[in-house]
Amino acid sequence: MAAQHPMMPFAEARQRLLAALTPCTEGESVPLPDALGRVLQAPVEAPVSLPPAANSAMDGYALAAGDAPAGAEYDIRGEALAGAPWNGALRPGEALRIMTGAVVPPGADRVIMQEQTEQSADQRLRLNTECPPGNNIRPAGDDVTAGTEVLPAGRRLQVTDLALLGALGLSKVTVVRRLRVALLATGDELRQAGETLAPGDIYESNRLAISLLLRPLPVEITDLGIVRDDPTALRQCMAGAMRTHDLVVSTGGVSVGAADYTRDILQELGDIDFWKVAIKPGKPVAFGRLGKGWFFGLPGNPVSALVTAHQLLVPALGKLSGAAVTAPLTLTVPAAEPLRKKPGRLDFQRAVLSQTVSADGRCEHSVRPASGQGSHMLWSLAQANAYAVLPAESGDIQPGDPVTVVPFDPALGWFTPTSPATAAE
Ligand SMILES: Nc1nc2c(c(=O)[nH]1)N[C@H]1C(S)=C(S)[C@@H](COP(=O)(O)OP(=O)(O)OC[C@H]3O[C@@H](n4cnc5c(N)ncnc54)[C@H](O)[C@@H]3O)O[C@H]1N2
Ligand code: MOO
Repeated sequence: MAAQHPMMPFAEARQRLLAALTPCTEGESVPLPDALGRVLQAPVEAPVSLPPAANSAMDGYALAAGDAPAGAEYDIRGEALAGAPWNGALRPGEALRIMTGAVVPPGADRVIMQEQTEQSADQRLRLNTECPPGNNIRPAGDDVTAGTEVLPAGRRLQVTDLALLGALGLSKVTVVRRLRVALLATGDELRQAGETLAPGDIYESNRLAISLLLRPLPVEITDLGIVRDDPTALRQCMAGAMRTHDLVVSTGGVSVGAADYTRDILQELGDIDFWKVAIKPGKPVAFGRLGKGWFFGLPGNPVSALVTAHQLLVPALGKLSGAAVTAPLTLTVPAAEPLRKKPGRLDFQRAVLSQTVSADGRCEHSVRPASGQGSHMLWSLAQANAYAVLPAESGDIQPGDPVTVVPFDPALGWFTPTSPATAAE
């Protein structure tokens, strides 16, 4: 019989794995449309200024005027459109018809929008209101000056970053290559959808869940399927996968049962750093070296597998890909109902975070537990929109007690259902 094995505190396990992993340094150049979610290998410097030249923010008139009070009149010299500049310079007392985005000519120091002007009988421009210097002019380099570092190495590229790089005229960017991740599930009871269940069988869901969780990350997943509870088959599968992958992820068989071989084989082929972590769900979770790469032995229970993947595997992939690993957005809100907890492990309880709007327009939040907390209960996970993170030493939480809440991360496909906001009467 296996003796009690000490559990490592969650913060220590996370810190140990982040310290152990070294970022991949191999880069590749990819077109911007393929770079979403990828990690920048080197900083990007702006090749041009944005905007490249001073231009108008409005359809109206560029003015050359030391002073432009209401009632002032100007001669209109010509017209400038975006993409069709006016080749000349304005002298005092002169104006140029100008469209939004058109280059402001030399001599002009302000633009008045056309709604604030009229034309006199002799076709001169008259101002209906005063126009201050600099009005409606977007100076060259207003947003970005050429040569500035706009994005640092390690940045995980988001839509807004790529919009910026597109505006800077870049068509490609150098990113860290995708990490090669092998994924397998172990268990004689596991069947694929479409197969008939014999007594004791269940449908396998961990590979689907984990591969979808990892899909937005810069990874390339090899699905190694379901491996039987047979040490020879498992050893062969792991030994093959470790040769060609940066990371091998398994689910199941990591506990102390008669058919739990994962840990022994990881021990034999690699070097286990930790195996038991003081979190709930997900206590049996193995991490360590496997050949030139790494492994995660996630627990078989579906909620434990997803929570440990979210809390340990996702940050590990961030570190391996060279991305800055940041702490999640955390709120402290009162409990609306009791949350049951035994002291000992850090709980990531499935919870529902609600928001109401009071009559005076203030947002108020509260949290309640989702229907069930068993590590086999996927439906309650599907009904949750946040984790209630309860410290290891904590016991039961009473209504009104402050609770640390981490909303699910939409970027990872953990969409936060919008909670019904109670509109003020
Ligand atoms: N004596 C002890 N027993 C258990 C302990 C313990 O400390 N001492 N820990 C429990 C905890 S906590 C967890 S979590 C589980 C994890 O066990 P394993 O990783 O060995 O997982 P399995 O035994 O293979 O499976 C657990 C459970 O999950 C189902 N399962 C497995 N894989 C899948 C899959 N791919 N898709 C869907 N469902 C899956 C499996 O049928 C079992 O019901 O150990 C406890 N036991
Ligand atoms: O660690 Mo397990 O997930 O509590 O059942």
